[in-house]
Amino acid sequence: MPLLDIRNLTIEFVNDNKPIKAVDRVNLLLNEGEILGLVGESGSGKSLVAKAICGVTSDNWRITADRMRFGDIDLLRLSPRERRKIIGRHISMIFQEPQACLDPSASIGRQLKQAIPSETFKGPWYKRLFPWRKERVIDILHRVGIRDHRDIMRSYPYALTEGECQKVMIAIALASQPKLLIADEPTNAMESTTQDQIFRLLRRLNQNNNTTILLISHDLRTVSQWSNRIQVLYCGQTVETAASKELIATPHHPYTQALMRAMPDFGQPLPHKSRLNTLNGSIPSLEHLPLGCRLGPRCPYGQRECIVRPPLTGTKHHQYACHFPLNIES
Ligand SMILES: Nc1ncnc2c1ncn2[C@@H]1O[C@H](COP(=O)(O)OP(=O)(O)OP(=O)(O)O)[C@@H](O)[C@H]1O
Repeated sequence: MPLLDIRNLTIEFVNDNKPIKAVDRVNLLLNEGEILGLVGESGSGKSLVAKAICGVTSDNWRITADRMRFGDIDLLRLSPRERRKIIGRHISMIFQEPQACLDPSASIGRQLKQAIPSETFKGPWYKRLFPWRKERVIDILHRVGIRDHRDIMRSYPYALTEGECQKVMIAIALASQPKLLIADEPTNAMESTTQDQIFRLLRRLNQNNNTTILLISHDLRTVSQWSNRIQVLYCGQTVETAASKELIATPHHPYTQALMRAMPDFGQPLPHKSRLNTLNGSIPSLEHLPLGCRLGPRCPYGQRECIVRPPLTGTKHHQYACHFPLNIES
């Protein structure tokens, strides 16, 4: 059964009565216990989707969807207050720049204790008289790979490395024992060894605790190593979705192919002053989106038919939105 099932999610910003559509009819299906990678270049709407799921929105946002189910709960039928309660209890999010998300004036131990909701206490009532929160903090810190819990709990955020800060953020996210963890570019601007540690930690949490993870990133190759399935967004629309291995082996959408080619293979020597493989032009602004296929003006395979929006087609396991898909045997 899907843990999160969203159909036709649309996000608009309304300024001076003029709506600007940033996310356009995106479907998102997350099965329990899987890692789904949400990939796309900067400005494609990944963070907006995550914020809409968590309900972190502003007054000028208009969010509509045909379906928004979390497990067997229909989120569209709930009042904003009830929805916030469900989301706060079962969904946690971690962001890029972990150091900026931690309170600089409180010790890590204090911040972690505050993040543990009292309803997660299990056991006989008299155990509440003991420092159960401290025990939980130590347990969570060990689970995220921090062995020296005493030192970390006493520290303030400025004294920690980036990797340690992100591990603490993951520990805070886990404190409420969420069913779904949304990781929005969790390793952005980190060293590659630290990136590896964080991804390994996320996978361990997924395998050991069955935590479902929505992994947001612009790096298709890295995400493909750590996720079961990938959904590629471009300009607020889904362009392709498939199992990670299949998507990398046989991408059907030119944008997915371009994302893969944009990552230089440093295993092979690059000729001096050779051009990197990139698409022409840049991602259009939300006010000037092209008609039909939004990749059209940048697409190396674009043709006249592309002025009509391609529907999402394919099989249940591999869908793409392109009139002229690649790697398809005719
Ligand atoms: N509050 C807002 N008001 C107006 N436009 C916004 C707002 N938040 C985001 N946008 C616009 O919506 C588009 C998608 O933004 P979003 O942050 O989801 O991109 P992203 O794919 O997550 O990119 P990044 O990796 O850079 O965060 C961008 O063009 C952005 O400028």
